[in-house]
Amino acid sequence: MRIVVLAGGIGGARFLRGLKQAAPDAEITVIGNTGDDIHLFGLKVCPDLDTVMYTLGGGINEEQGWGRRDESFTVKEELAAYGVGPEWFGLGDRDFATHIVRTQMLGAGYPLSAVTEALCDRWRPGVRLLPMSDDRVETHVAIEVDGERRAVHFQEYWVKLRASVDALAVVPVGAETAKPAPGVLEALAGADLILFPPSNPVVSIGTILAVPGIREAVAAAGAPVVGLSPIVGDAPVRGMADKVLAAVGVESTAAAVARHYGAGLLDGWLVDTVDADAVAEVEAAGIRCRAVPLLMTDPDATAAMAREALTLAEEVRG
Ligand SMILES: O=c1nc2n(C[C@H](O)[C@H](O)[C@H](O)CO)c3cc(O)ccc3cc-2c(=O)[nH]1
Repeated sequence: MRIVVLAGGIGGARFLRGLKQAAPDAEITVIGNTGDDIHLFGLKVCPDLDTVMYTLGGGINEEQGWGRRDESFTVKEELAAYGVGPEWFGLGDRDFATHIVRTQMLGAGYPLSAVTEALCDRWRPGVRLLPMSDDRVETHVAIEVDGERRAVHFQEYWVKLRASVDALAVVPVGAETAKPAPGVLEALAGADLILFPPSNPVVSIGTILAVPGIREAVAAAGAPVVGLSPIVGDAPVRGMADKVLAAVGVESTAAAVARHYGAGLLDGWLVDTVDADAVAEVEAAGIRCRAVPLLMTDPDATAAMAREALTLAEEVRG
């Protein structure tokens, strides 16, 4: 079975671990968000691609959900000693090697998709990991500080500011001229199932869908499209998705996110059991809906969620 998953960072990566357990024989292609990418110290950092690669490859810092386990920060400390920032983005010594290899290969002319394939040769994540695009897309967030509006890089908003101020707008800069990476449209056209994991609907899945051609390919796919709500009990399970949902005028509920994606994209939507009262609203929007446990408390719970998504997909396939 060919499954395509549009994934962001931590939530998407954790879900993929459960999906691999639930469907060990499936051929999984991950279309990874690159809007979180940031250039630091002359290096290109791809947080969402690395989180998927490290999580499925066994190198992730499990508590954080990002970065490497058994990490040290000597290079970061030395950079700070030179007064070279930013200090708010925690790049570890092992992680630096990934960004050095990536930047070296990009400098040699390899596209990001080829670089990602090369990095995955080491990590063997057990899925095909494609960036959404080989072109540069960087999400910026419009904020207002001391009466003055300005745009900050998503990572500055997310990590330095901890989303402590309202996001007035979220803009995936460059998306409008970006092209889907090689293999992305083909994977969507050939999929037996397309999944939206509990990733951030705005800055992760929304950014992937903002690349011209991808939303259309998902909508046109003959395969069922099934999503899992990242919002449980009117709050994000993790992260600060509510802050960016507000920026696009979507309330932080499981039903509102389903309606945000729309029946044109989604065929099925899983909400958590605490949101069972949302099922009727989602079904009224033309999207098949089921209430099941959605907390990824451990790999078995996540595998159970993935199995529920596979079951709903078969119901939808009809
Ligand atoms: O909250 C943080 N998130 C950090 N993240 C997470 C990152 O902001 C998020 O993974 C995504 O961009 C949102 O999904 C990192 C991810 C990397 O790949 C590399 C370094 C970092 C560093 C931080 C950090 O210092 N603090």
